[in-house]
Amino acid sequence: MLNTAETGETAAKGQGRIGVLIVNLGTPEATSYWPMRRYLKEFLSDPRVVETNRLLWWFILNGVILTIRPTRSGHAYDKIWNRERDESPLKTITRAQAEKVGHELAGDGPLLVDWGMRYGLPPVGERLAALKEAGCDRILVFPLYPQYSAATTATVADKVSEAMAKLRWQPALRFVPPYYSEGAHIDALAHSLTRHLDTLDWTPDTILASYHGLPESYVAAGDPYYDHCRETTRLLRAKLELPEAKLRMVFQSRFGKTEWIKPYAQDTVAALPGQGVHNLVMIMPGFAADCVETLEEVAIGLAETFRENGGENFSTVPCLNESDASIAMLAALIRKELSGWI
Ligand SMILES: C=CC1=C(C)c2cc3[nH]c(cc4nc(cc5[nH]c(cc1n2)c(C)c5CCC(=O)O)C(CCC(=O)O)=C4C)c(C)c3C=C
Ligand SMILES: [Fe+2]
Ligand SMILES: [Fe+2]
Repeated sequence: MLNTAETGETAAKGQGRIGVLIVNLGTPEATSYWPMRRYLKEFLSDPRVVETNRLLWWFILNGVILTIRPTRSGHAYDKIWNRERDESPLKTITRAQAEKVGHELAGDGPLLVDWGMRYGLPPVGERLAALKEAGCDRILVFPLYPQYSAATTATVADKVSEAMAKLRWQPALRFVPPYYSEGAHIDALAHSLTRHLDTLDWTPDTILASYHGLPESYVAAGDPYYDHCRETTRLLRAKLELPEAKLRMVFQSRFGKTEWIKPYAQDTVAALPGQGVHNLVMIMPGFAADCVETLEEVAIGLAETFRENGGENFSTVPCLNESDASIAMLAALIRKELSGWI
């Protein structure tokens, strides 16, 4: 509402609420060539994601990657697509997380919980403007990445800043820091792993904690991601009182031809049966929600790799998703970061 002398109304009317914006990576709108291409183009054009020379990358991306990858990735998404809602599981789960966290925090104050995607829909900028429009003059942005990486966490802040640049009246902003080592996070992971093991009629010889990979050069340049993953694994191991050999860290989803952080999940899973591991459980503590990388690459792809190489039993622990433990953890992290605001 505009501030006019005639009515005496102030622009501040209807403000005073607090917004929470949960942000995950993003996802294509459909699995066919063009929607896949649009999504991959936005994602892979981000200089934080691919830190190659811009001109060289433009030719590789537009000449090669966006010709081949949309169809290949589309097949992967097809295997895990949520046909009921006609959307990717990451979108379904992120929406459910925001809705449940909203219910959980309903009694805490004048809060509005919304969600957006860094790439694709719903766009972060649109949701941020919608929260402001709904009266939120303070907004807490929650990048849903437990471990920090410039390729993920930092890109959320970049996008938020871009959106803020378009607002005349900006809200005050806060960001939830990386939560990989938070007690509630480790407890939720340990709880979901233990509960999952209880559902199996076999015992794993080894458990692999698998994280999305990152080029080695990003870590060499100062990205704390590798250390955050290692610390998550160490804390989880300590919580479960497991020896190092029983809970090992690996990195999945390698993209491109450069060296990525190791050990590679693919190589480890292929080698394990030869080393006497015939019963394998995998947990993905770097993903707050199940997505193509956990459901297709690991639960389908690596299960095949394991069996082809002589493995017998293979199972993946679902990501924390919208489980009660996950919602309680997210709500607790939000309450902590809203201190002084509520
Ligand atoms: C959880 C942390 C993630 C990091 C770190 C990360 C780095 C990273 N990713 C790519 C390339 C791709 N990632 C893709 C999918 C994808 N990545 C993450 C998370 C991280 N990525 C998630 C949650 C997803 C799934 C999205 C979904 O819709 O389900 C894809 C698209 C799928 C595919 O074609 O394989 C690409 C491409 C790079 C290059 C990178 C680090 C520099
Ligand atoms: Fe990725
Ligand atoms: Fe992948």
